[in-house]
Amino acid sequence: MTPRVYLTGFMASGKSTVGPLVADALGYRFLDLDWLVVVRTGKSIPEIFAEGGAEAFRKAEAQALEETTRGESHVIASGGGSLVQPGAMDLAKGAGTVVWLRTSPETVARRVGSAGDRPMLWGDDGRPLAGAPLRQRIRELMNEREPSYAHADLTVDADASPEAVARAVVEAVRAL
Ligand SMILES: Nc1ncnc2c1ncn2[C@@H]1O[C@H](COP(=O)(O)OP(=O)(O)OP(=O)(O)O)[C@@H](O)[C@H]1O
Ligand SMILES: O=C(O)C1=C[C@@H](O)[C@@H](O)[C@H](O)C1
Ligand SMILES: [Mg+2]
Repeated sequence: MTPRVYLTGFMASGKSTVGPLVADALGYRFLDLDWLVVVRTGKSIPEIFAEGGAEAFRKAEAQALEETTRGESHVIASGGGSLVQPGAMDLAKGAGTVVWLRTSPETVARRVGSAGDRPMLWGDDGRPLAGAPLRQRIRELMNEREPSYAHADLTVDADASPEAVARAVVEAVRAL
């Protein structure tokens, strides 16, 4: 069995929700990369973006990702933008199996509800997008990122229930 399973995919694809279910089924521990960033920096994600912009966040995120490649087996919920950064997908694939939770933009829009604590879904004025501009932003960012997510080792349809998605991930990983 692969020592680590990295879940990747767009915001609200369910990485943090499905991850613990997959970890339980495989007998691995669960680690959330966004949580690790918050713990290591001592700041919330919106605080990191507000103080140092996306650049500061990506730097902290890259350091946290590097940390996950060492140590014991884990199921890791990566951040929605982490494995699309240069070199990050290859790093994760070298350390474990990467699974893309693929969602439709409609599912994402429904699940995020409002862009609240996700700075990548805020407007130029620093306020959360809503309605049509939010849906537009989701579509644009998803189009930009999908070619990178597609480099994952495995792809699972993540529009289904968390339990069904977790089962599909476990089956796919075991079948490797
Ligand atoms: N398969 C699912 N079915 C229905 N609702 C889901 C499913 N997966 C996640 N959700 C809901 O969608 C929201 C976002 O899920 P989650 O935080 O797990 O996404 P994420 O991929 O970790 O996003 P982010 O990249 O922003 O951390 C939560 O409210 C969660 O309860
Ligand atoms: O898709 C993204 O770029 C992000 C997703 C979240 O998991 C967080 O890592 C952060 O809000 C940025
Ligand atoms: Mg998450």
